[in-house]
Amino acid sequence: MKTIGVLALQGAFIEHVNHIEKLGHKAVEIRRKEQLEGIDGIILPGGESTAIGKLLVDFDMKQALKEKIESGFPVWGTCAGMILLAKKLVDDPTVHLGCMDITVKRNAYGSQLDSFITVDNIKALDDKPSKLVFIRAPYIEAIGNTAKALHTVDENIVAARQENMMVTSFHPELTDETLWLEYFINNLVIN
Ligand SMILES: NC(=O)CC[C@H](N)C(=O)O
Repeated sequence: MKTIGVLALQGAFIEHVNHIEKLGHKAVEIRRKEQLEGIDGIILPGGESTAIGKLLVDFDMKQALKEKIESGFPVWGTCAGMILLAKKLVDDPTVHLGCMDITVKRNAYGSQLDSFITVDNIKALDDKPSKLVFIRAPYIEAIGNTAKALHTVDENIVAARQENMMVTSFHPELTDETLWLEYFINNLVIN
């Protein structure tokens, strides 16, 4: 059994907690930097990246979390979590944690396609079908040499991995599937 932290400052953290427990692991809601010591990996949830980024500073967690991730700590960022991890945002000088070699476009699907769901077979998940839920989602516009795409939708990268870090534009925690969480635990947390 692993202990997985979920950053719980804002956004869709409770859904991740429920999925972690459904798989028989222990989930911890993380609100203080001291809590980072007792966990095997962390999920940065969807929500509003500007708000979460500000709260990371206000709660004095930003530097500790950044250093931990840069020293190899397993992390999965969903949606806003992807924005937090990116080294660069499109047309935006903001950098939050800035750990992952990706350039991310926020609200990339514009207003008409603000939110949509698609079902795709995912190579990284042994070609299993997965329901991908996009909510005012970002995508990866450019990816560095050290990161690799795990999935694309209409040629846009919506999931990627770089060593101890993975990101998804969509929200698996809002479905009843745990495939992406299993991928995170089996490939990044247990290695
Ligand atoms: N569902 C989400 O996490 C949306 C992310 C949000 N649009 C942002 O820029 O922070």
